Amino acid sequence: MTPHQASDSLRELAELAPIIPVIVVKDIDHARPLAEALVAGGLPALEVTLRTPVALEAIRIMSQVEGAVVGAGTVLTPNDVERAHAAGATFAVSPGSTPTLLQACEAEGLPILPGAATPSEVMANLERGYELQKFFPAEAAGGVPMLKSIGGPLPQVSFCPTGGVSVKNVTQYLALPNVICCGGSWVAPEAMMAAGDWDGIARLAAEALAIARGESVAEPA
Ligand SMILES: O=C(O)C(=O)C[C@H](O)[C@H](O)COP(=O)(O)O
Repeated sequence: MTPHQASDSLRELAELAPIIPVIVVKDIDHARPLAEALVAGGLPALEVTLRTPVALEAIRIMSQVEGAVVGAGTVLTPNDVERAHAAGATFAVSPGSTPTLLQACEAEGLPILPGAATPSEVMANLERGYELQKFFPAEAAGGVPMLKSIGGPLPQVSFCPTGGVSVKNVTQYLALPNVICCGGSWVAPEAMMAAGDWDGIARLAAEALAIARGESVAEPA
């Protein structure tokens, strides 16, 4: 898979929904109901971070949920790429990027959203052919003003900002011409998962989607 094809494939993913939930699964029993809740709330593209021992199994289970499109996050090494792909991940996301990691994704045929936080990192990814990149850590690396500035000399690169994105700032990010979607963990909070509040998570997802689309959010009855 070429970098250009990978970017095209992730652009299609971003068309499913403007927000990609970033998920940390600690209890494997949460995998299915969480994926069902997020899909029900209108957020079907799911990034499961490889940060817990059950992450690969969670990818396997969530991939079977109707409507869910599941990828792996925190993909750092060629080994991560192979294991995530074998578990059923259809895309990979990384906080940064290295030639070794990108080469592994290209060889494996797993589209990757490579991370970047500075103009030089964005240029290195672009030089290789990645026109769609993750801007991470979005808020800490300069947020909306930084992305606006990068868009001046590098308008051909689009971004999925992640890291510190929430209901408070998601509309500002999405209003930028070089942002096509945002990632964030706020739609899958650990406390609600631990409490098994799947309806609450579905509502949170629906609310996030409405805000991202610029619709007014109805007060709960
Ligand atoms: O795991 C990765 O691949 C990452 O790059 C990090 C995640 O995208 C952020 O941890 C999400 O940030 P928050 O929404 O602020 O919680």
